[in-house]
Amino acid sequence: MRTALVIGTGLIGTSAALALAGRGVVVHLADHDPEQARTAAALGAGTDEAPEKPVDLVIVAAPPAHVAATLADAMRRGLGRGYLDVASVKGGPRRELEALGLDRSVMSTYIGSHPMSGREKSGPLAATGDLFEGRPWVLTPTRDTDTEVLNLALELVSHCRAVPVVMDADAHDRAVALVSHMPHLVSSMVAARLENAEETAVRLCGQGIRDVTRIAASDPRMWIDILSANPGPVADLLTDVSADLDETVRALRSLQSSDEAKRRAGATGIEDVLRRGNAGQVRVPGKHGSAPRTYETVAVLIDDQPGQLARIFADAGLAGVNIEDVRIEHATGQQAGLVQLMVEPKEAPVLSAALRERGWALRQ
Ligand SMILES: NC(=O)c1ccc[n+]([C@@H]2O[C@H](COP(=O)([O-])OP(=O)(O)OC[C@H]3O[C@@H](n4cnc5c(N)ncnc54)[C@H](O)[C@@H]3O)[C@@H](O)[C@H]2O)c1
Ligand SMILES: O=C(O)C(=O)C[C@]1(C(=O)O)C=C[C@@H](O)C=C1
Repeated sequence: MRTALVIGTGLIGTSAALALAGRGVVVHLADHDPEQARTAAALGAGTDEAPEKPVDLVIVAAPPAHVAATLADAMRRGLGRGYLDVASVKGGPRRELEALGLDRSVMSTYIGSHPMSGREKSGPLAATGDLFEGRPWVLTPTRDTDTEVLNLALELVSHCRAVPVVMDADAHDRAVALVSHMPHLVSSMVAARLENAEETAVRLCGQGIRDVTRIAASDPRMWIDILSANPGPVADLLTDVSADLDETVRALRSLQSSDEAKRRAGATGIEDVLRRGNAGQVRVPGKHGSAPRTYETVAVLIDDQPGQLARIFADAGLAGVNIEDVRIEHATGQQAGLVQLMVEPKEAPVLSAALRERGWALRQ
């Protein structure tokens, strides 16, 4: 791929553009808000000048409700050899596009896709060129999809260092209802409990609630679009969650009883939901879609100052240790944070010794 046009230069469009530009692709940037395209260009994601001739791949990264119309407009104007969108839902946008009456030959130049990576923040300033690294990127070709267009999509995924996964559009929508849409709503519901909570309680927030509520900070307008295009599968899953909630409330009420037998039954009910949670959690894939791995954690106390993380990573690099994952906890009211570096178990003592030697404060 030599040239691309990204339409919709928010978080996802600009992140893809940064990755492509970093691989030498000439990227043109467009947005219905020209300021967003200018910002993306200033970040090094490409040029906000329109292409003079058709590009190899047009990437539509607008909100789901605008995807079909934006694609159809680009196709009618002949802006590219291939067309791809990145919307979080796949069945609805494809059916909307089909209903717009484009020729079959033009439709064969379109492929629906969805990178399974994002953030709770929107806009080009939240974008990073490595957003998709190691993450699944779903492609939904049909029998009619042009092979050349499928190859362009695979090239995009490869430039973004993501992992291609081919799926049927409706199967994709059922799957993301389970792993993204239902969890998003549950996160919002947990976070909503905090809205009117006492400040004395809220200031105790630790890592657990941060993990569970991070995505509740996302833009509601985008999520209304996403959920409007996938309501049935999400409602079915929430019905199951609701049954678990009813059972759990019943079990907790039994735990309040003065009757020993009832309390035992309550504890069994709670244990059941916790154990089923364990069984589901271990199925969450690790980095690069591989089976989850057990890493060892090296915890380092850092000052909340610019450049600290970069220094730790550089020191780990000098020690020849690969950091597999990283988490940062900020202590409330303190100018310090705890960085947890996840490494292969055999690397943990090597990293600990190297960091200690370079003056870092390690914690258990
Ligand atoms: N946010 C995520 O975590 C995530 C992850 C994967 C896929 N997606 C999908 O990627 C797409 C973009 O999401 P985002 O998070 O980058 O949103 P965003 O709000 O950061 O960016 C969307 C951009 O599209 C522009 N836009 C809106 N309507 C447009 C139109 N008609 N024509 C051209 N540009 C238009 C907006 O001005 C904005 O700059 C959505 O379809 C979303 O479902 C999002
Ligand atoms: O990690 C996040 O912040 C996300 O919102 C990512 C996430 C997800 O649920 O995994 C959200 C929606 C997208 O369609 C794809 C990815």
